[in-house]
Amino acid sequence: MPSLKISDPLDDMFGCAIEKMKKKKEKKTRAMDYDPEGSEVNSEFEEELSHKKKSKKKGSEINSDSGEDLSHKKKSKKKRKAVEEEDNGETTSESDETVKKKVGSSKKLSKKQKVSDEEGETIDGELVSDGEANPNAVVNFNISKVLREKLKSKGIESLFPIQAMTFDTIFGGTDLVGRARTGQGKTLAFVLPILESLTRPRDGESRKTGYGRSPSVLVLAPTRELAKQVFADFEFYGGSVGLTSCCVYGGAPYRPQEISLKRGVDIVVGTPGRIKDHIERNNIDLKSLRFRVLDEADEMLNMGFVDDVENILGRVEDASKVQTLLFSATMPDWVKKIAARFFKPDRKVADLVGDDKMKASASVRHIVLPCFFSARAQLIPDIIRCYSSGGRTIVFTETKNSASELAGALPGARALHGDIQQSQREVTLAGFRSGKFSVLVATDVAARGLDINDVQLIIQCDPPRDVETYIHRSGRTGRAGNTGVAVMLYDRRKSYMVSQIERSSGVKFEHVSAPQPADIAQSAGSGAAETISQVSDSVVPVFRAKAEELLKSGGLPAVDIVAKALAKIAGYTEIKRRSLLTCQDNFTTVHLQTGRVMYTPSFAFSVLRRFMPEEKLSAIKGLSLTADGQGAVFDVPSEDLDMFLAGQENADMVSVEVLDKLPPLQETNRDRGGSNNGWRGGGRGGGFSGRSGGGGRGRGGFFARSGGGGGRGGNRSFSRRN
Ligand SMILES: Nc1ncnc2c1ncn2[C@@H]1O[C@H](COP(=O)(O)OP(=O)(O)OP(=O)(O)O)[C@@H](O)[C@H]1O
Repeated sequence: MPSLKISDPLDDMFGCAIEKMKKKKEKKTRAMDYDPEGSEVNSEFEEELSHKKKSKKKGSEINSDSGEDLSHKKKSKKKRKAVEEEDNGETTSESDETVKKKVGSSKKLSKKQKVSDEEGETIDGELVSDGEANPNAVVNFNISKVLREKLKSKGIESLFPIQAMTFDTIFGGTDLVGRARTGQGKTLAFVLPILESLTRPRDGESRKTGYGRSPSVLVLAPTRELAKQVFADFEFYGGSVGLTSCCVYGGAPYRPQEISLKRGVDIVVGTPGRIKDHIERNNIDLKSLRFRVLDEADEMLNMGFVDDVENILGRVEDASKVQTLLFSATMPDWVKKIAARFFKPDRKVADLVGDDKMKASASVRHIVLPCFFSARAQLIPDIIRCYSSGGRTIVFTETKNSASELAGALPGARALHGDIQQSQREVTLAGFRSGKFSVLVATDVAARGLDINDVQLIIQCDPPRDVETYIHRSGRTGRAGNTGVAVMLYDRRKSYMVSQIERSSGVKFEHVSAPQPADIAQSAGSGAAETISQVSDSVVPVFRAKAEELLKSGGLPAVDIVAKALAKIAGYTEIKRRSLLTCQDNFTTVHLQTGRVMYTPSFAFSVLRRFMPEEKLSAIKGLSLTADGQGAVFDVPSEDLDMFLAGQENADMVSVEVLDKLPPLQETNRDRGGSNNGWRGGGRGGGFSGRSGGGGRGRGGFFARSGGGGGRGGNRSFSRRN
């Protein structure tokens, strides 16, 4: 049996079996006992995780054959044996019986393996030596040859940990809550055992294949895009074993969905609102249901689907006949409540995140960058140049308006959000998947579950409303063992949100300043030089005379003229300076110090007033105190820079320096966020930017926000997306 780590029932979350789990841990029985309240994560499990982290660091695929070193394989094999032995010994509680069921299937498997060891026999014609070397190899699971072939065609020969952990439990008929970080294969974790179960009917039942049959599986997903993606997996793998699937979601006509449902399907995947409609219209009959799956359940509740989800779950007449599964990368507390209500008492929890500090994807580089709203459209193309490694980028905005406007401002980008017609949403996503364009600007419709090849970079235009959203958005990259980069932009007034996300997600943010146009131009220069080397010698005679003329008349050394030519080829006719603090072009970030502690921004302004005229102070942007309390940093228009530098000469004990790197800055907090607006010049009426005028800055267009406040209420506008 593969290295399975299954927890006690979810009840244990509420404390009743913690003692038992501790004993189990001492005995080194199962490799994981989940205690969401915070206490127990099996050490073997930690060991394995840390091994995986290490191998991931080395750039290897999670659990892939190539990624696992021999010693780990041996260790896992040993672990497997230990787990089997322990499992065989357990017979007491109800939950243990469930485990035995699971073990039963594995025992058969290990017998087969033994046969193959001794006699060199094969399972379904395949040598199982692979399976022996790698406990998570597909051949080690109760997966039919047809499905194994299908997996192989996608390059999958080994199950990911969440899949290996849960396969036998789901196949054995137990309800399960599964949690693993983004991109770790949760979809196949339920698709494979469900398909295997359906193709092997229960005792006394025959497999239904007739016209008009009612579905055996119902999968609920929060967004249309995710529903389609899950459906695609069921269709691809299920189709190969004669199972039909259908996908139903809002925004698409009812009739074709109705026709498919009436014709009879085995699996229905969809968004809650539309599924409920079909149930109410008698297009979906739940009498033959064997599985109900909640994918990204917490998001369904976030999006206001609580009533629909509960209504659908509550419609199953005999819940004892239905297996319920729930998968997500994040599990807020109330998911437990759902589980307590709708899952059977012997349910299991398989948690690959558990008490680990790091809840977000560990294969993603998490970066934060301070930036004024108004600078974002200029900055994002440079971030893409610097961090996308030539792959795809998803930019997340908070509102549909911002998504549309930013997509319009970024060359070659397209928007995806809930106000776009469903047919267009599908065309856009298909175009992005196929590489027709490489920048998608989206609201959170694209945050959950979407699995798109070669997304190298995620940009979040603002810190999201909650940590779960951060985890899911950033998890659109760094999937299936690949690496990626997630850059989150934030206004300095929201630096408290960055810290909150950092604390709750366990991410250690890398703080960077905006890429400087000069740096980007420099790398573009290499490309331009490369382009020149590719030009045929045949052009030289044609252009030589003009070149000689230029060298003679230009008044510049030859090397400078070539530099200008390279700049032009790279698309540059001038290089602007971009400030580090607000990321605005033609602003420069400076550091003010007086040799004394600087307690308030007002104090900084009063110092500046000693040597600068008032009208120059009103052009200052983003003044922030440094974390050491010894100074302030702010942006000045580059044209005023000399005046600031010269002015300091006349002011006693004052220094103003140009920065090329931001020092650590004091964090703003929610309460102070409001008073930041009064940071200017002693008075409380000025803007954060140093402008005069009332409190918050009015933002129009791309920068306008709907919903206000950033609270959940503010997000209701895009809550019902299906
Ligand atoms: N065993 C495997 N071997 C190799 N690739 C796999 C395996 N299982 C799944 N994958 C691939 O990994 C990618 C991520 O899988 P999936 O979308 O199911 O992740 P997820 O855990 O559901 O992520 P999210 O939390 O973001 O929804 C997919 O491209 C999938 O095909």
